[in-house]
Amino acid sequence: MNPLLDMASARPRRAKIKPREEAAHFSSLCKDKDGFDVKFINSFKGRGVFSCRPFQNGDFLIEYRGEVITKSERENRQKVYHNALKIFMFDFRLNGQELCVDAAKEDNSLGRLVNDDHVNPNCKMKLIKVDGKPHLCLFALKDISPGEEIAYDYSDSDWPWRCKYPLRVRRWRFSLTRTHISEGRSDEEEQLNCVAEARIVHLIHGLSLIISSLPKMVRPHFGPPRLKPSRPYGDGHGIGTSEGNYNPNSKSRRDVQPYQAKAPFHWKDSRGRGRPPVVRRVPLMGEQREPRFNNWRSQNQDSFQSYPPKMDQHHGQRRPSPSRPNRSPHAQHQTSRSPSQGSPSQRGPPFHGHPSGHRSPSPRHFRNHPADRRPGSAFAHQGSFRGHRRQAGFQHQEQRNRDPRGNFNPRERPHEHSGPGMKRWNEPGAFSHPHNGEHAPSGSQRNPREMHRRGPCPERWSSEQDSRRQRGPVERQGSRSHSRERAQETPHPPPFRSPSWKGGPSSSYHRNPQERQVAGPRKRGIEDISMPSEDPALEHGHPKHPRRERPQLLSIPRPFGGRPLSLRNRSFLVKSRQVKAESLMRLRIPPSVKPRPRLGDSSSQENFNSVLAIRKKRFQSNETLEQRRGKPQQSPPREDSDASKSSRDSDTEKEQVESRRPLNTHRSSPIEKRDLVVLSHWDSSSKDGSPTKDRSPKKERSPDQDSSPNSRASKSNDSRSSPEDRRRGFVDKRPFRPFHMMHDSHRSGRPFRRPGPGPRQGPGPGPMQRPRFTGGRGRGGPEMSGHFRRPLMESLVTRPFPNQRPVFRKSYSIMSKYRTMRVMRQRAPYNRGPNQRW
Ligand SMILES: C[S@@+](CC[C@H](N)C(=O)[O-])C[C@H]1O[C@@H](n2cnc3c(N)ncnc32)[C@H](O)[C@@H]1O
Repeated sequence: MNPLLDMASARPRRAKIKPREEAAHFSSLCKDKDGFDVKFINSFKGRGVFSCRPFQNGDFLIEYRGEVITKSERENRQKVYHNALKIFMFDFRLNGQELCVDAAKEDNSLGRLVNDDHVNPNCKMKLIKVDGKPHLCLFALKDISPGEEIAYDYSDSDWPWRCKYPLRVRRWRFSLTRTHISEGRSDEEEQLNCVAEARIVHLIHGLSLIISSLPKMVRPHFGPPRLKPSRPYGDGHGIGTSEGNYNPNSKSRRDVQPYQAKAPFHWKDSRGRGRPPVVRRVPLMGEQREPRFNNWRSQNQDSFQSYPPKMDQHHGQRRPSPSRPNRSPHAQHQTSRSPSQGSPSQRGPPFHGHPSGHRSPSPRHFRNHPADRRPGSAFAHQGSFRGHRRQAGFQHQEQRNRDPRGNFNPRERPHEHSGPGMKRWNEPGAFSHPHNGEHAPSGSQRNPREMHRRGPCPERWSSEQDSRRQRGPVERQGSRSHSRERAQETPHPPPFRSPSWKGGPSSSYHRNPQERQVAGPRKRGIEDISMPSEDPALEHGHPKHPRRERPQLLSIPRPFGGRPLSLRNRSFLVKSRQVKAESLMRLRIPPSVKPRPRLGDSSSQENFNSVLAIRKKRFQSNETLEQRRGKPQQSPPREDSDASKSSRDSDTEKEQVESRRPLNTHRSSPIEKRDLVVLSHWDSSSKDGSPTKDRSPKKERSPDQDSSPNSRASKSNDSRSSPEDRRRGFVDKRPFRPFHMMHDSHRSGRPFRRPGPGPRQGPGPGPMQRPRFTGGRGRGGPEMSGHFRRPLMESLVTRPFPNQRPVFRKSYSIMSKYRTMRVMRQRAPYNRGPNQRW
């Protein structure tokens, strides 16, 4: 066999160097093997070593290089070391001697930066001897892919980052202690045991992870995700500072190598060794955020322990889970600063610059506290808590709307003041009580829920209630539909302003409270409706009521209702009546309606006087004619006696006075004699004054007979008048023949039928007679005879009282008509005096 071929063939099949020999080789050179890189993982874990090429199982990877010291020396250094440096002290046993590799010094070696992974490590620390000196080297437990983090198990110690595991899981964990290495156990055996046990631990860890995450899922928040940007290794705030494992001096040594920042940490990446996944919820707006979860900070973590050979059992052991519910904030705060956990300053700046580093009490912590004992009520910055905000008074309105930094909470913006000078409807002083001037319950005393129902406006509601309350019960009963009365009896209604087009008085009429009492108490009385007001201002309408709704009549009697007349129309009416009276006097026709003159009515009195004057003139002219014809002149004094005589002997009278009531009347009030107007009379005189043909022989016309019809009427007046007045009254009471009567008598030439028993001319009425006109037919009245002409009962018009109110008023609407009827029923009869009975 050709040796050259053997050498050539052997050259490409280059013999693999044993891992131990390679480790001894690099250990003797104090040099790290190629194929590794240092990356920054996160602030929690710090830096880490990652592979840049594949490695096989059993290969030598990295030496944990440092100063080998004895146990005594280690104890001495531990006394002076910071906790962040103590972790770099690696204890081992060699030949029964306890030694320690102190790697606290930052020498740019990779071995001191390899992190812990007790669940699924990919390498293992072994002790080799090189030139009789011990060296700690990492060997691959499995094939390592490029980019994979190099991690090994730090031994069975309760490291703070392992606290997430339950105690039983920790007991099952595989521990490949350095003591094992020092005792010279087989690496293969240890690896097998490690793998088997690591799988079990990993499975249990997964289950425990789920169980432990359940209460965290309902935890409000631990704060927002870490937003700290990845910083390069050499920025001075790397792992050493952020994680608090190193003091500045050691960090400065380690930060010589500019490692690239590592990818963001994910809990899966830690393979169960890192921080458990925390279900965080986004903090509510305005809610106080908590500092980041700092679960394994000890009170003295600013001097981090560096690889103690045996960590104190209280380090991380039974460290309470920060996510454990139902713990008081105080207790949680205490536990969050357990000795095994570092101070917040070591793990980076506290979140959002919380000044005290205290974790703000989560709302869930308040659930078991009474409202008055909740700790949140003592701090102003905790006002963002919703529950507390609800209990806060209005004096904290501004504080509630502000977040701890003093900014207004956008959610609270809509509930703030609408603008400068504007107040909220429920704020104190927003509304003043309309009646008594007192303020409604202030906003601080008022439950916001009451205002709205919300209705809302209790002030308005109370105002309405007041107005209703002050109305009397009578008014409530009888004036349901009388809006005008309701308006009048309302204690303080808004002033009525008559529209300009209605011409009503201004609202200043009621400015004086005394003037409001002019109408008196609104106790419904007859004077309120019938009596015209003496106030001329009221003549034009009540200021509170439109004219058409004014309940009172005008001075001009309107017996059957009707629209009140204005002053202008009244003057027209008076003039027209005067003209009419004059025309009637000219025609000897009495006015059909002679209104009763009212006291103080100058126009009516004047009209009446004018009529009397005309009548007197006519009478004098007739008297002159009588004298010319040679008739015996009738003196007025004789008239009275003749009148009384004629009243006793009605058959011989030429003129009759009908004092009966009209049959068709429906008025309930009696009719007095003075209310009757004599319209019927014997046709005693023709146009020329000659007696008629059909008059009876006994009924020769005499001057006495002219005045006899008015005898009854004159009696009433005679008793109250002086003789001179009687004399004038004779003239005044001279009847006038109606126009149609004159015409009728002139046409037919028959005498009037006198009322009373007498022979009937026929079964039916005459051709010119009205059928059945007697007024007393059904009641056994006097039977009409053709000899007498019937009186014109239609002309017998009663003069109504000036204040008389008819049953049916002319109304403008059905409602007003029925309202009037109801008022009439409810009212007592008016004008009832001692002489009136009905
Ligand atoms: C020997 S140092 C490792 C290098 C360290 N990561 C650094 O950046 O300096 C040990 C420290 O690393 C951190 N560490 C190591 N393994 C970890 C892990 N699995 N999870 C979290 N932190 C870990 C701990 O803070 C520990 O104190």
